[in-house]
Amino acid sequence: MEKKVHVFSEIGKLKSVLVHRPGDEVENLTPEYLERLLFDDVPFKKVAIEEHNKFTSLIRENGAEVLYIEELVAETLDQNPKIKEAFVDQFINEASVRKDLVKPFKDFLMKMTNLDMAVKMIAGTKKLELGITNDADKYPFIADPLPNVLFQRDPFASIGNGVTMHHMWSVTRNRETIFPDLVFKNHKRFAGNVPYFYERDWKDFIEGGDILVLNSETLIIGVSQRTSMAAIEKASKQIFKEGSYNKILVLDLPKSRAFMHLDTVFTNVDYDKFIVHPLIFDSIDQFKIFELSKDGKKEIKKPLVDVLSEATGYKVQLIKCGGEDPIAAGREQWNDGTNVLTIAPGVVIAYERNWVTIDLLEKAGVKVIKTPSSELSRGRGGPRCMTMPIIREDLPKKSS
Ligand SMILES: NC(=O)NCCC[C@H](N)C(=O)O
Repeated sequence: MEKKVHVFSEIGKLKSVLVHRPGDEVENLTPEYLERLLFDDVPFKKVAIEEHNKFTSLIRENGAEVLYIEELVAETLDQNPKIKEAFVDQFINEASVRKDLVKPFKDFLMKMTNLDMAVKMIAGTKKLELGITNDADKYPFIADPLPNVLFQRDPFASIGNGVTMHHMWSVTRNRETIFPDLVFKNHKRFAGNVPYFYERDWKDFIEGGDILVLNSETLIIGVSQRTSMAAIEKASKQIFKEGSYNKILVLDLPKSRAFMHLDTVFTNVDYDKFIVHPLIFDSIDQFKIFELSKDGKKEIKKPLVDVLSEATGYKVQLIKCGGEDPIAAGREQWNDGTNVLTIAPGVVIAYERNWVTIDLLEKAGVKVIKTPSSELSRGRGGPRCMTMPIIREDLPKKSS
């Protein structure tokens, strides 16, 4: 299998995955900035790093390569020293750095090694770090931290052998896509070999947590707080033209923070098994399902389970996050109970705190590898959100 992008399912054995280990950005947070920076609490960095290291060691032990976005950015700039200055200018411009601080900030970044610079761009830079102590404007940052780089699922999505590079919903998160865009266009491992099905400067918003690669023919995409129908329709034209895909199932979700992306309520964990929030299970009438194909868009008026059975060729079982207890369902969904990372058919990594859902998954025959999450869960994202698969093994063709 080639070493570029190769993802033709949500469940095929994971061979390579992109992550970011939390760093100083999670200490560059105070309560007043949380809402704007889309983080729900201030994690304890030391423990967040320990938890993340445990998570990535579980992925490695199960046979996958773990790539770090900050290292790929540094390698890209090492390989292409001539593009460093333009990249720094673009970063500064997109960080809306105050005019009089552009020059000292650029000098500060350009002096660093490429790895230190990538790490710093994510961490955010305080005025204090450039020796500015008595500025009339009391805002403490020259460039804001990017704490959600932890969630590599969202800035782009691997689809088949290509990617959608996203225009993200929020101003703060939209800055993140500068990193994977640099890497896919310039890193030796990818450059020239990864078709784009969406570009970061297209205007409609779309995020990777809403995109699920069901198999080599069908994608499932959520219309959510973060992903618009217009963006899906635009991406679909490219995907149908250049990818192997002929169908996109669109789930029109309620638009709220608790259900910000499809993967906060719905994930595929085995050939015939999906974990879902009871909202999807019980309130089938509250959201619509559409099918996009080369022939256009049509609404499908069937229960989700039937739509999934048809698309997978299996009699699908929906496993409820939190089971029948609405309190457990609400609590565990908030802590990413449905947001598990499937690393092989019927094998997932889950936050160990979601014990009710884990028990139900195990009873359904799914192997659950548990990972600690006291601090990692404070940004409202789980194992799926923290990872973007780059390579998965293909699934065997289903003999019907
Ligand atoms: N796919 C996901 O659900 N990602 C989690 C993103 C959490 C992040 N704090 C955000 O609000 O964007």
